[in-house]
Amino acid sequence: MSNRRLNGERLVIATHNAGKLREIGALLAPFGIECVSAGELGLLEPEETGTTFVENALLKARAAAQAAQLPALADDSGISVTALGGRPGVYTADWAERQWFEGESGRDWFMAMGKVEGLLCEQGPGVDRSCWFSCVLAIAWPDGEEVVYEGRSNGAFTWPPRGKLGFGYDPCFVPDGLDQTFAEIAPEKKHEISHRADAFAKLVAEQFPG
Ligand SMILES: O=c1nc[nH]c2c1ncn2[C@H]1C[C@H](O)[C@@H](COP(=O)(O)OP(=O)(O)OP(=O)(O)O)O1
Ligand SMILES: [Mg+2]
Repeated sequence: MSNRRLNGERLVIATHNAGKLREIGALLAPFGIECVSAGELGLLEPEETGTTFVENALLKARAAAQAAQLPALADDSGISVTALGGRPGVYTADWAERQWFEGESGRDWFMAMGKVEGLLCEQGPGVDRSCWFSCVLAIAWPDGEEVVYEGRSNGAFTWPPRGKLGFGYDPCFVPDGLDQTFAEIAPEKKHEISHRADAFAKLVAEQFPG
């Protein structure tokens, strides 16, 4: 890994997830970086064949940097549940199968959250509900240099889901120190405590010092 820094070039946000794109856009906004999304550039979604968040984040960033010939930022993230031995982890998105809603393809988050809850319930009423979100942000440059930043947010898996904000598993995640889920708190508040914000703070310290 290098100490390579972004230097005024346009940055590709290598995600096809609208919720992530919104959050990364908000986190980057204060730094005046000109961004373009993978969707706007018509980039294909690479297959996520890695077995770790780092491998998948790097694979997505590299694919976009090569295709666009610009530096690219990718995010690989997921929720890990202690009582499930860290599952779904890297496979968090896969647990939410793609479905068609009102003519649009999207992931079925409610079904995925229900699957986690079902497995927890099998372990009885006193089950440990602790869990954590992980986020790895990777930047790759077209010349092959790359950097990664890792973040984490600890909490508990709650049922039933609550709240309409955020995306993905947010309605079932109560961060440590709060009573509300990530889907019930304002985006600005999520950006103070989320796994993505934690990784982003490390990115900012190195990429935009001072
Ligand atoms: O803050 C979050 N709040 C709720 N759920 C979250 C969060 N962060 C990640 N997650 C869940 C949903 C996401 O789909 C999966 C990551 O899977 P992951 O492969 O990294 O993302 P993705 O396939 O949705 O988009 P893409 O790969 O194009 O960036 O973990
Ligand atoms: Mg993905």
